[in-house]
Amino acid sequence: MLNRGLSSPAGTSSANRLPTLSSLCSATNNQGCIPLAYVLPSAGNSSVAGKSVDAILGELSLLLQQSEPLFSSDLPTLSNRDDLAVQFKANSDIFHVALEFGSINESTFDTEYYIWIPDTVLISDFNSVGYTTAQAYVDRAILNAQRNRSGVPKLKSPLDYSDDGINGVRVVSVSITAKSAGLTLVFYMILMFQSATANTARAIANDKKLLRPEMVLMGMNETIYIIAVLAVQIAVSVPISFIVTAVLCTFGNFFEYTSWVLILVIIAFYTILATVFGYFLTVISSDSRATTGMVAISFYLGLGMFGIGEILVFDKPTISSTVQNLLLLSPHAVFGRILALLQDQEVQLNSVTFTNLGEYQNILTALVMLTVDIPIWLAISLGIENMKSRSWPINFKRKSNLNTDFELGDIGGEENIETVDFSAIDSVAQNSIIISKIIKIFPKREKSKSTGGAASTLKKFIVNPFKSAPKAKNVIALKGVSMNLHAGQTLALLGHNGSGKTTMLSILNGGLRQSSGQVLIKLPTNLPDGFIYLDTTKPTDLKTMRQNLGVCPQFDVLFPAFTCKEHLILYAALKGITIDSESPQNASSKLLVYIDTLLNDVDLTEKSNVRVSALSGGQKRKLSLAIALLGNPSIILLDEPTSGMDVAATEKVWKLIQEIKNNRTIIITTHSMEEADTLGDRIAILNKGQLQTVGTSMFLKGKFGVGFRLIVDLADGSLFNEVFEIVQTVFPSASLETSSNTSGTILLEKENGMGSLEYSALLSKLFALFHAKLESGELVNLKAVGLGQTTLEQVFLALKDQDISE
Ligand SMILES: Nc1ncnc2c1ncn2[C@@H]1O[C@H](COP(=O)(O)OP(=O)(O)OP(=O)(O)O)[C@@H](O)[C@H]1O
Repeated sequence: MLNRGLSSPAGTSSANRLPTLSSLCSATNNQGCIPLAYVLPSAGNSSVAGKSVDAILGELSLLLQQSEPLFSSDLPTLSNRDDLAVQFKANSDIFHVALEFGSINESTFDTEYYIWIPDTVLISDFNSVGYTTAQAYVDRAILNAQRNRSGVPKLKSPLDYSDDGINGVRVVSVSITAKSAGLTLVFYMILMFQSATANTARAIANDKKLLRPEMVLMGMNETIYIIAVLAVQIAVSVPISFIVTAVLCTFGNFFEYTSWVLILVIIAFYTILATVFGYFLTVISSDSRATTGMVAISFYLGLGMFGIGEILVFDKPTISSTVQNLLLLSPHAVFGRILALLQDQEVQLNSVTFTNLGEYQNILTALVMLTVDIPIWLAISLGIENMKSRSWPINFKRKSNLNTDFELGDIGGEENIETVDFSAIDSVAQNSIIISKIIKIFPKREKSKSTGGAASTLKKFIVNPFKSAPKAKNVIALKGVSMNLHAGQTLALLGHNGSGKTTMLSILNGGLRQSSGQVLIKLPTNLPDGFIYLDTTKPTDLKTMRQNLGVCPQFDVLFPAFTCKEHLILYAALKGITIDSESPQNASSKLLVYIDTLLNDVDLTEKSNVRVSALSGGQKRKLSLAIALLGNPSIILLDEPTSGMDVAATEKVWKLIQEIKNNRTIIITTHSMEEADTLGDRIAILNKGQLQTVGTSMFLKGKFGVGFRLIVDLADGSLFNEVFEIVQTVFPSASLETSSNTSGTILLEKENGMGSLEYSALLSKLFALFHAKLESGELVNLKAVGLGQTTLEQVFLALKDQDISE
C-alpha cells in the first residue's frame, strides 16, 4: 500500500516485481557494490534518537540479508549529505541507492527520510532504478522496529516473494497484518469470558427450575437471591481477571505500554457485565437448554456487532455518536472496541493510563459505556422478570389449550362434599382460603422415542424429512377443583401419586399459576371488614401473602454446609422476621432463643449445631418443617412433612401441628392414612386431578365405609363356623378376614347402594340374633363380640378407581 500508492510515471507497469538492489548494481558480480549507504539525521535535530536509529538500521540490515546476500550486512555510513552527493557522482557504478534520514521519533518511530538515486539515471520507472525497492526496505524496517517493541511478529523482506506473488501484495499486507494481530486477541478475549456468561446462565437457569422456586416459597427474597448468585459468580471471576491481566501485560506482552491497572479494571468490569448478561439470557429464555443455546448465539451476535462496528460504524464521522454508542450496549462489542483501541495505541507505543485517559476520547467513551452497560443490563433483566410475573389486563401469551375434553369439577358432585357447620367456626376464620374451579394444564412436548443421537436424526431425515415435529401433549394436573378452607382447621389432602396434591399446594403458594380458576387467601387487617382477600395471581398480593406463609416443600431445600441453627437464622433474616426489643443486641439474643425453641419443637435441639450434610433424611424433614413454622405464619402448607421420620418423631410433629393450628389454616399432604385421620379436621381426596370428596373423617367413613368388622372372641374354636353361619344369615356377603381357634374377624360388608339406616337395622338384627342364641344356650362358648369401625385406608382404597359414573 505504501509503495504502490505512489503514482508511477505514465506508461510504466506497476505489476512488476521489485528488483533486488544487487541486480541493479552495474559492477560485475556486485564487486564493490554498496547497498543503501545512509546519512544519519542531521546534527542539531532535537528528535534525533540513537536507539530508534539503531533499531531501524538493525532491521534494515536483517531485511537486506534475507534478499541481498551478495551485499555485506554492514550498511556504509556517510558523514553528511555533501559527502553523499560527492560519492554518488564519483562512483555511480557501485553506489546506486542511498538514504538520508531526516528525523526519527524515539517512541513512535515516525521517520522522515529521503531516497537518493544518481541524477545521471533517467527516471523512466521507479522500480528499475531501485527507488521503490529501497523504500520498501526502509518502510518494513521501520514497521519491524515498531513491531519488535510491541511483541508483534515481524514482516519478512519485501523481496521474499512466493512463486505466484504479485508485486505489491506483500506490501499491502503490512497494515492488515498489524491490525489482525489485535483483532485475534480481541476474539480470544471475548471467547475466554464466555464462560462467565455461560456459568451464570447455567447456574441461574438450573436454580430457576429446581432450587429457586422452593427457596422463594420458603421465604427467600428474589432480589437477594439474584444478587447472591451474581456475587458468587463475580467472586469466582476476580482471581481469573488478575491472571488474565498478568498474562496480557507481563508474560504475553500484549499490553506493554497500557497501564495494567486499566487493563485489570476493564477485564473485571467485563467479567461483571458478562455475568449480568448471563442472567439476562435466563430471563428471556425459559429453559436451561434454550439458555445454553442463547449463550452461543449471543456470542456470535456480539462478535458480529463488534465487526460491523469496526468496519462500518466506529470512528466514522458520518455516523452520529449516539448510533456508535448504541452499538456499545452489546457487551462483546464494547469490550472488543476497548481492546482494539488499546491495541491501536500499543502499536503506536502510546501508554494509556487512568491519568491520561482524557487524551483518548474514544477509549474513555468505550470505558464509560462498559461501566454503564452493567446497570443497564441488570435493570433490563429485572424489568423483564418483573413484567413476566405481572398480570396484564390483556393476556399476550398464547392461550393454553382449555378445550377441556376431560371431566371437569368434583367427582360425585355435591353429595360427596360434607356441608360445613359454620355455627362452630368464628366468622373471621370462615373461608380463610377459597379455591374456585382450579384447572392446571402443563403443556408438554412429546419426547422422541429414539435415543440414537446424530445417527437417528440422520435416519429420520433420510426416511421422512418432511415429518413435522411432535405435537404438544398436555398434562391436566387439576380439573376444576373447588373447596373452601377455614382457619383453625387442618385439611389433610390425600391422593395417589400424580393425583395433583403438590400442584394444588404450588398454586396455593403462588409458585405455580393456575391455567384458570381463582385462589383467594383471607388475611386479617385493620380495615372495617377486619379482613381482605388476596389473589395469588397478583404480584403485590402474592408478596403480602408470602409474608404470612410457611411452606415445607416436598423435597428439602437446604444448604449442606450450614448448620440447623444457621438455616433458621438465615431464613429469619430473609423472611424479615424481627423481634421487638429495646436494643438490637437484645433483639438478636431473643431471636436466638426463639430459634432454639423452634428447634426443640421439632426435636432437633441436639443437632442445632450440626451441618445439614450430616443429618439423616428424617432430621432434614424436621428442619424444613421448622423453617416453615418460622415467624408464626397464618397459612402453613406442608407437603408430606413426616416422610422419612420415625414413629416417635412423627408423633411429636403431629402433636406440634395440633398445638399450633389455632387461628391458622394448615394444609398437609400425606400418604399416611393414620396421619390424615389424626391431623385432618377435614380430609380431601384428589383423584386424577379431581376432588373426589371432602369432609370430616366420620363423614368419609360413613359415606364410603365398606362396613363394620365384627370381632368375635370364643372359648372354644370349634364353634367359629357356627358363628360365621349365623352372621351370614343376616349379612349374606360377609367375609372372613382373620380366624383362629379362639377369635376371628368378619367383615360385614355393606351391599352396593345400601343406605346407612338400612345397614344399622341389619346390625341391630344381628345383635338381637346373638342375644337370642345366647339366651337359648346355643352359643355357650361365645365370650364376647364387638364392632370395629372402617378405617380411612379402607375408604381411600374403596374410592381408588371410582369415577362419576360409578
Ligand atoms: N412441571 C410439570 N410439568 C408437567 N407435568 C407436571 C409438572 N408437575 C406435575 N406434573 C404432572 O401433574 C400431575 C400431578 O402431579 P403432582 O406432583 O401434583 O402429584 P402429587 O399428587 O403431588 O403426586 P405425589 O404423591 O407423587 O407427590 C402428574 O401427572 C405430573 O406428572
